[in-house]
Amino acid sequence: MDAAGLDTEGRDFASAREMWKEELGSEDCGGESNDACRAKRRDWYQKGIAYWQGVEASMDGVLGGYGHVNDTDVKGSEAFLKPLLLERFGTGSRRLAALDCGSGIGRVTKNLLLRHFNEVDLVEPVSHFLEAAREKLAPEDQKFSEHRAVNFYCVPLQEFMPQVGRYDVIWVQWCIGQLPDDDFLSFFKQAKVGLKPNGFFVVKENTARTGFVLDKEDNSITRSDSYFKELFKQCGLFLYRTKDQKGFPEELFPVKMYALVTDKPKSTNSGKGKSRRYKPGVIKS
Ligand SMILES: C[S@@+](CC[C@H](N)C(=O)[O-])C[C@H]1O[C@@H](n2cnc3c(N)ncnc32)[C@H](O)[C@@H]1O
Repeated sequence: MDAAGLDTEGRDFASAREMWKEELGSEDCGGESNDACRAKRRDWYQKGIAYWQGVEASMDGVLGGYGHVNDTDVKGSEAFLKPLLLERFGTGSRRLAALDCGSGIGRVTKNLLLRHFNEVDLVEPVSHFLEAAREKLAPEDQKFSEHRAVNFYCVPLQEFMPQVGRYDVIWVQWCIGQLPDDDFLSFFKQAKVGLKPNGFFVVKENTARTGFVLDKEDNSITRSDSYFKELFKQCGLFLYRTKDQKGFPEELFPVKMYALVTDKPKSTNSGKGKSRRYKPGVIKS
């Protein structure tokens, strides 16, 4: 987090601390102690939401014109998720529940989560995305289906409080970059209470080669692998497994998947990735 970074308008920052200070106010704003800091944080989130409100509720919309990567993305996620489900929950008849964070139009829920979980809840702050998800995923005739989307929460992650002990997996894909570091930490600390015993998080996100890249268009930050790992540590989360997504177009940011648990694993296979060439990403967050 001490590494230097840049924004999409070509500005360099000596550290993330310097960038956050500028975006969110002075360091003694901790705990939002004054109106100026509160206003800056409100502006940060409003710009992000305004960006997504102007985006069409479609696969191409939520994937920044890269709707065609959906199949590769889902295959990569499935190959990561399936062995984890077996290891953590066995082959028993446990009914599984997942939470899809920053779900957009429900792409991940529809193509991945509903195949493995009996119940999936979605949390997404942009109402026209969530309505599109609801229309597609919760038709009347699915009410008694064995695999169904149940709750649709129209709330941003920084304000979301999960039901205690409801989820086996909390899936966070291409959305956590909307949250500044302090809200990132609060979100995961709170969301932990939503996990069942043996439950885990999956974070699937773009990664910067070093430091960070601040996107000035939608107010999101792409963090490096070491930046993510430092934040996970501060959240009290342990890295259980990590894997690089393969097969995406070269011009996109490298994408990594992280499985995170709340108790120290006995042995970890952190699957150290190769260092990757930095390319500016197109899929936001
Ligand atoms: C790149 S899209 C990804 C959508 C979905 N996760 C997927 O992979 O298809 C980013 C999503 O993050 C949502 N988002 C923006 N700000 C957010 C916030 N503060 N909390 C949660 N989600 C947010 C956007 O509305 C959008 O649906």
